[in-house]
Amino acid sequence: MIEIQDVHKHFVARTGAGLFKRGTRRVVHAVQGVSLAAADGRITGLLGANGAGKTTTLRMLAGLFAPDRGHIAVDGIAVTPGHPEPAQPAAENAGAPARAGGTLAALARMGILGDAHGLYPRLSARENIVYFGRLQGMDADRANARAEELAKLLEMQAILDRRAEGFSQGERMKTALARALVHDPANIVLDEPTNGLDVLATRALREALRWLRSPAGGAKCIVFSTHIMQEVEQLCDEVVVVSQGRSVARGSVPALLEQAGESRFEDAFVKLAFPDEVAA
Ligand SMILES: Nc1ncnc2c1ncn2[C@@H]1O[C@H](COP(=O)(O)OP(=O)(O)OP(=O)(O)O)[C@@H](O)[C@H]1O
Repeated sequence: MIEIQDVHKHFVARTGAGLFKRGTRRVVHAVQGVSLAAADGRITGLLGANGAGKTTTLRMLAGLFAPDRGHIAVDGIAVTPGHPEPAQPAAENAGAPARAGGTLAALARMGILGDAHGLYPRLSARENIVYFGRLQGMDADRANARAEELAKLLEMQAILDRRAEGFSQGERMKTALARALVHDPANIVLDEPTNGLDVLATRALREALRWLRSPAGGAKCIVFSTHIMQEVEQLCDEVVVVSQGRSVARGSVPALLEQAGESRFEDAFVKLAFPDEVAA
């Protein structure tokens, strides 16, 4: 179970400088009130346009930095250490880790697939997965057995013993996902997981997520971000629409269609996310 309550995050970005001018600082309100409650055995989608604040929200969930305010908990364990960061220049924004106290316990309950897959190129897919399992405290045999299990689930047996160097986008995603799932976490968080995947790889990923949601697959709590309507329609039990840093609507796809009074999900999304533009 993942709960995000009214989180906010700003960054201080520098504007470009000319030859003889210094750049100035500009505050970017990346997230200004996002809330979400994702239950076990359900797939929850964070749906928003480019720059809506999805990745920033998921990075706070992953404990990479603390929200200015708001609260995040995983299975009841707080991810946020509780104190807001002071305003900082952009270069320092990314470097303020929030990993303290309960945060580590909360992180151990999640499998996180971020936007950068960061595999070790000289290690095989299996070694990448097992290494991560060892970091999570698994013994070598268990981590290896789990790598085999996940290779079957994600249809990656053919690449399991190949070095990650030279992997295609889809192969990298599968390896990174297997690595994130090695310790069998109850909660799975994916940032735009189908980015750059072809139709077959996308379908295989969808199937894997449906299985992980099912009782046989462990009734995982799955949260993923996307801007693709079709993905949300096909996968999500619950959708949170994010627009300009705020969560502006939530519910199942049929509930959101009804709320917007539309029959096409794309129209419903535009109406809910950008009401001013629709009215204009
Ligand atoms: N480190 C940072 N410094 C300055 N601004 C940032 C930083 N990270 C994110 N932003 C800004 O915050 C806003 C939200 O970005 P974010 O990456 O969370 O959006 P997103 O919904 O994931 O978008 P996309 O779908 O395009 O990836 C954007 O305007 C972005 O430029």
